[in-house]
Amino acid sequence: MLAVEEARARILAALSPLPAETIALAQAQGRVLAGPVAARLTQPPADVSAMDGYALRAADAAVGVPLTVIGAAPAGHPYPGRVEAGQAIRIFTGGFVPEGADAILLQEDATEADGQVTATEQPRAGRWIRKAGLDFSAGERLLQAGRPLTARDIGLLAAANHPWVSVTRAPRIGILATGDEIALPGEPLPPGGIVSSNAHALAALCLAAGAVPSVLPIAGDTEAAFQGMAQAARGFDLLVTTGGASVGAHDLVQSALAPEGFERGFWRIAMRPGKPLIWGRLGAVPLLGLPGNPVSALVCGVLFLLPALRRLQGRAETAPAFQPAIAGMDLPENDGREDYLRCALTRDATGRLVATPAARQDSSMLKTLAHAEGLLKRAPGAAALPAGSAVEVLDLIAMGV
Ligand SMILES: Nc1nc2c(c(=O)[nH]1)N[C@H]1C(S)=C(S)[C@@H](COP(=O)(O)OP(=O)(O)OC[C@H]3O[C@@H](n4cnc5c(N)ncnc54)[C@H](O)[C@@H]3O)O[C@H]1N2
Ligand code: MOO
Repeated sequence: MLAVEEARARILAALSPLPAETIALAQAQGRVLAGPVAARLTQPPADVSAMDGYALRAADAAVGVPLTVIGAAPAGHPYPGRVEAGQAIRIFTGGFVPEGADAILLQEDATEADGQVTATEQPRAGRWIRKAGLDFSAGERLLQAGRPLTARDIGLLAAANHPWVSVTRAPRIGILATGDEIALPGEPLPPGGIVSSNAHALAALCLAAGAVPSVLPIAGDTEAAFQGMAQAARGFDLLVTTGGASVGAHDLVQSALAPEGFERGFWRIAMRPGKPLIWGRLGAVPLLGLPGNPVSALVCGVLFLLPALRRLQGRAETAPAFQPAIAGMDLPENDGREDYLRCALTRDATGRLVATPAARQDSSMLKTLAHAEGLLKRAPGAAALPAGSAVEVLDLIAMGV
């Protein structure tokens, strides 16, 4: 069976970033920059005052000596003239420092009467002046390609005068749950049936990762049902199936899709939960076949689907970000499958992250997954570890999963 790392590398190698599209900056939160972005202007565009007060020449502003106020420079209304010796300009935060002035006298440090201002504190040259280009200069590269845009980035791009932004197209993901026994939530449940949690959970995972999921109608356990869905899947950037991945008589994903042009990349990985993972191609559409067990489907979603979505979006970082933690209890030795244990994450008195696995780890138990805060990774063949040993975890809360 294929190692987890190798499986992920093969998935990522088979995918490339989607083409770029131009969208309004206001809609760009979470979208991934398709190329680097440079400033379209210099910010601030000129020397500006950082405070409300008076712009003047530090050299001739002594405490107690009145200066003549010859005009005003509020933000957005530059004073057109020059400040000469013995003169001052009333200025406000963001106002352009007029020619000739080299200091700002804070209004708290001044008294004004009859058109004259007198300093009560000596102003210093350069004080309270933001130089032109303090933040950035026209042409300067502000953000790199592959960056998912945050509120901070959007503020920066707006300041740099970008109403539009070029981002990779959001991946369109088809989600196909399979099995005669399952029905979507709210639909009539067949006798012996179970409600499909996988499709909705995976759709939510896609949405949170910036993709556009479409939940397809459930494909029953017949080849015809599958093949109908295969036709419907042609326009997706990635088709994700759940169920029908294992070895049972009804595990149809691969057999039913073979006549539709399914080409297998790999099947089965050394992982728990998630052993029967399928990777391949349905014609031009990459296909990720997740196991039916709900925890297996979602854990594989975190470990394989999320990196795939990042690759499709051109994200620089694709691998899951593991963090160091310590085991909150003794851990038994592991078998040959890389194991992902649902765990609580807490902090000990010294601030270290402590991962304590749930007592039962059956891959049908979704409540344990929903209540967990992390996944504790155990390497294949790992020896038994006492509580307090170093381990690696994925922080599901931090990942927004
Ligand atoms: N003889 C063997 N049996 C199984 C093996 C094996 O190696 N040999 N592997 C086991 C492992 S590990 C897993 S994981 C499961 C995965 O099997 P499938 O992907 O074929 O999944 P199904 O058989 O279709 O369903 C398994 C289980 O999950 C439920 N299910 C299916 N779809 C959904 C859905 N959309 N939402 C919620 N739950 C779903 C389904 O009802 C079954 O209970 O196979 C083991 N068996
Ligand atoms: O991999 Mo299955 O996912 O062990 O339950």
